[in-house]
Amino acid sequence: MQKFVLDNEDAQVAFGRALAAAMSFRGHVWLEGELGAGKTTLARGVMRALGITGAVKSPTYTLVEPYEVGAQQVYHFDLYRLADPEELEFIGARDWLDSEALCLIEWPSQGGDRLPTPDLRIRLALAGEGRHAEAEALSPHGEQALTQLPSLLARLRHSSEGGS
Ligand SMILES: Nc1ncnc2c1ncn2[C@@H]1O[C@H](COP(=O)(O)OP(=O)(O)OP(=O)(O)O)[C@@H](O)[C@H]1O
Repeated sequence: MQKFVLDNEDAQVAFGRALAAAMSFRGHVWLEGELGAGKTTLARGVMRALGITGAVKSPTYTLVEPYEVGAQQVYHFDLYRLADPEELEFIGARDWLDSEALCLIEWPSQGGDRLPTPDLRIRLALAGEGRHAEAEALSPHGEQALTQLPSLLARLRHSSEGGS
């Protein structure tokens, strides 16, 4: 388990960028946290790492939004409005969940036992003006990503401050 302090929105986006790199754009990441905890802002950072510069909105009504740049794919799930875990099968989510893509899953508790164990579980919480993130690895791929995450994040922060 590792804890990260994310003081502002930029730090939240940087965390998402570092996460995408650490995961090498594959595997499953659960994003947990109450409304406004910063899940979608973190997801925006992942899409920035993918090269998407436009708006990134949580797919609250469509449940999943696919992103693809070159050979890299990200599926962004928001299961907040999933009425029944079985609905995942009806909407064809199994193919996306079983793919080689990076799957970011907001509100994974709504998926019940229809979701596989993730590689990383990230719990976000409000902390003063900023947010805290607790990341827990649940697979070897997740372990490896979690080892790399702090240095990738430090490098991003350093470069955004004008360092090389
Ligand atoms: N680390 C941070 N520090 C300060 N503000 C942040 C941080 N991360 C995100 N925010 C701000 O918090 C607000 C909510 O963020 P966001 O929409 O990402 O939350 P969410 O968890 O996806 O919420 P919901 O579940 O309602 O979709 C936004 O205004 C965003 O700019």
